[in-house]
Amino acid sequence: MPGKTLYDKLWDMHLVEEREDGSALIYIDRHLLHEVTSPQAFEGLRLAGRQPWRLDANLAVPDHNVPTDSAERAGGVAGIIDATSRLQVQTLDDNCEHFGIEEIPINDRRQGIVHVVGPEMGATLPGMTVVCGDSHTSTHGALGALAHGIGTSEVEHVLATQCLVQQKMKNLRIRVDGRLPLGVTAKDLALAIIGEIGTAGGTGFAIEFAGEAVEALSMEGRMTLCNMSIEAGARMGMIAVDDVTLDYVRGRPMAPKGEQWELAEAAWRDLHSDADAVFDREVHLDAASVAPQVTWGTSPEMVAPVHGTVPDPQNISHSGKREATERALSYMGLDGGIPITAIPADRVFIGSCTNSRIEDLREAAAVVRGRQKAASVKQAMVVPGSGEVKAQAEAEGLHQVFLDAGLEWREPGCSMCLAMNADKLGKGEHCASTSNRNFEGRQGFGGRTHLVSPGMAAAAAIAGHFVDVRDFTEGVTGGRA
Ligand SMILES: CC(C)[C@H](C(=O)O)[C@@H](O)C(=O)O
Ligand code: SF4
Repeated sequence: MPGKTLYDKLWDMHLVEEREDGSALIYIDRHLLHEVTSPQAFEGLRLAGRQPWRLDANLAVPDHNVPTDSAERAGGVAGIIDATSRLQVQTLDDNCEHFGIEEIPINDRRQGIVHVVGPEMGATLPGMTVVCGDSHTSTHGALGALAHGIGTSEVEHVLATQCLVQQKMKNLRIRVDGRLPLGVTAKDLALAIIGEIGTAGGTGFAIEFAGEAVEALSMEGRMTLCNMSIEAGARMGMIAVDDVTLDYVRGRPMAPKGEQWELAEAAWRDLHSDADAVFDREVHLDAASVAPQVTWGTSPEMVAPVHGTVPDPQNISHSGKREATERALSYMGLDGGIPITAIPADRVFIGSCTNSRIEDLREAAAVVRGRQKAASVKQAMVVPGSGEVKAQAEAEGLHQVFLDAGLEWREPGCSMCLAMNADKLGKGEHCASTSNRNFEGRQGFGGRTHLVSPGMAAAAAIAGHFVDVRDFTEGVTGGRA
């Protein structure tokens, strides 16, 4: 018998029953909820007269529909101007109260994006199965957890039974050798990987990210990387537990303490793939060859290094690919062949569950410190991922650095990552965004999203167009390595 992969170990630890048709029942340790995908699940429970099976496995937080403007936010749920958003957030409050589920409500200082809050609170721990009705649940795999998004009917199923019917995935290891160059971050790595394997490259696989460059990432960087597994087609991405993981988890509010910590740590140390584990597919990347990335199209795989050019459809021989490129460029309002640095940034968004943690904000602040937002940039907003991140950033004076440079400092939430709240792009506007999806209309009807790292977004805010963050040498503190 060959050794086990990390995914195999996590799977086996949670396997309740294997069925003849190849599906399996797995036990879920942690269920995170937000206001968008839970209402029908709660309604289903009500109609069936069921109660959640294990209350303390659940933790809820509103994030997608919360306003990030401090004046609007001050009014709490009742103060949310948009009626649909108000109803969604109110419904989560009501459901949590009715069923007795712990919720971090809108004006709790710990409120934030569910994928930032979970790990930060220690609600996500190594070795857990973690699910949430949200595709970016893959983020939590950074802690050595088996974490993936589920649909609303599965949310109801987990609430009712604490189990889930699943099909086991194949194993894909993405190994990144060497170290990322200075100024190149986990976000660039994630985009470069997607550029390499494509948005369907991970379909059917559980990804394990490994190699020297991944080990060198901080926990924040690892979360950024795992966050974007779903954009590579995989429902989950994970990273082995090491000292970085344990140092991050130790002392978190919901993490085990004392003797329980010692026992947990001993068990968690085994959460890595065995040396003789066999992967169904392996991909290797050389970290030194990764440059800061910018997406030019309407899919995360439509990406180029900042010193590259937008592809010219005339040079693409494959007809399907040429048409997709033409369509994307037409939506994006870009001519084929132009340098990436010629693309303007009308707005800048630094936030989302991909890049709104303290390290991301430090990275952006280092670039804008002592500089001014370009006059041509209509708006540049910095949206911390949670109240804890916000408080930490303010304790470090980062908010003042942003404000002095002409950027906005907002309340936590999903914000302009997707157009489900007041923060939206206007038609035709180009946005330097640290989020994870650049689909048509994602940030607002007709909006044009360019995915970048926090440092790159900050640099675009200063320059008014895309530019290599490494040109801002004094500001750049280096990659996550
Ligand atoms: C609203 C939610 C279901 C959705 C997701 O699953 O990812 C959102 O978070 C997103 O990023 O598109
Ligand atoms: S920040 Fe964006 S990607 Fe993350 S959960 Fe919210 S909407 Fe989805």
